[in-house]
Amino acid sequence: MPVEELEDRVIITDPIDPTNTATILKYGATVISWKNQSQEKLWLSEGAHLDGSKPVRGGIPLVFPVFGKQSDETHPTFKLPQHGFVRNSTWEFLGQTSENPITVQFGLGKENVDPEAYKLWGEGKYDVTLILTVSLTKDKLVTSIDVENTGKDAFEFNWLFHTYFKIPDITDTLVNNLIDHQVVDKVLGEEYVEKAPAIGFHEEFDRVYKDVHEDKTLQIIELGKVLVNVDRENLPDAVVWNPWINKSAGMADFTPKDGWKNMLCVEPGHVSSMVDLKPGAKWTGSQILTLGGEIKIQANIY
Ligand SMILES: O=P(O)(O)OC[C@H]1O[C@H](O)[C@H](O)[C@@H](O)[C@@H]1O
Repeated sequence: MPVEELEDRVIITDPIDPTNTATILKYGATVISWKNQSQEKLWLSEGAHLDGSKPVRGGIPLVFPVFGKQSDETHPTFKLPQHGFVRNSTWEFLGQTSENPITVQFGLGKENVDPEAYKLWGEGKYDVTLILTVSLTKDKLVTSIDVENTGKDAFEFNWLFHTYFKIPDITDTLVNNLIDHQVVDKVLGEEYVEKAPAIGFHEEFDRVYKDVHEDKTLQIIELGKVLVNVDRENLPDAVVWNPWINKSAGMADFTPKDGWKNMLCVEPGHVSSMVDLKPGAKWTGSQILTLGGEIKIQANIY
């Protein structure tokens, strides 16, 4: 069956090769598994809550309308808890929209969100409709988000696909093509220009790369082999995160405790600035994940 709907999740299967599957939890419309030839490509904590009691630790949580927790509570979006309210709301399964590539959609409106949480966003005056489209082919997983302002007031928002990749060993892993981009380093509390042609990992890592041109493919490379290519449409920023030892120890839902060795978040988003959406307007952003292929080196020519 190419699309199987269970009570809490939807499983999609590539009609050409049934060893390629993706599982989307209705809670948060979180993709919790992407298997290619039966091999899992996303990292999911063993301690992740999948029962709707907490945002999922792993997979692809969705971040909207605010990234992080802002201290300036004067902005209508900044009273919200860390990463907003869509990762902890239950989305509606809208059904299948294509057979090949197998594609499904999930929707979220004000009525699906806890009213108390919604009130923290501009006193609850905004109306928004979000549609998540998930599409799977042989070596690709594409997630696209449509944000439509269905209310009378303009609003501003951040969007982020908070993607957790499963990797064999973080110390053997590089991410390339971020050279010469402005970066906010949240660990050092500094902003500078990235000078490494490929970044490596040997301690806690939490950086927001800004305005990375869409033509840049971010490749996760392990021992000279491309694991995955991360491409983006309309998502100018990229967050790269690994909590390392101490931060993982402090997260109750992060298990096993040495799980940081086998995960890396590369997160396409619109987070260093906000999208301003007028009433009736629509905005779309996509994350395109493609497995394997050649190493591609791209300098900052823009
Ligand atoms: O623990 P969470 O709310 O899921 O956030 C997990 C992480 O998300 C992003 O990657 C941020 O850059 C990190 O600073 C944050 O720790």
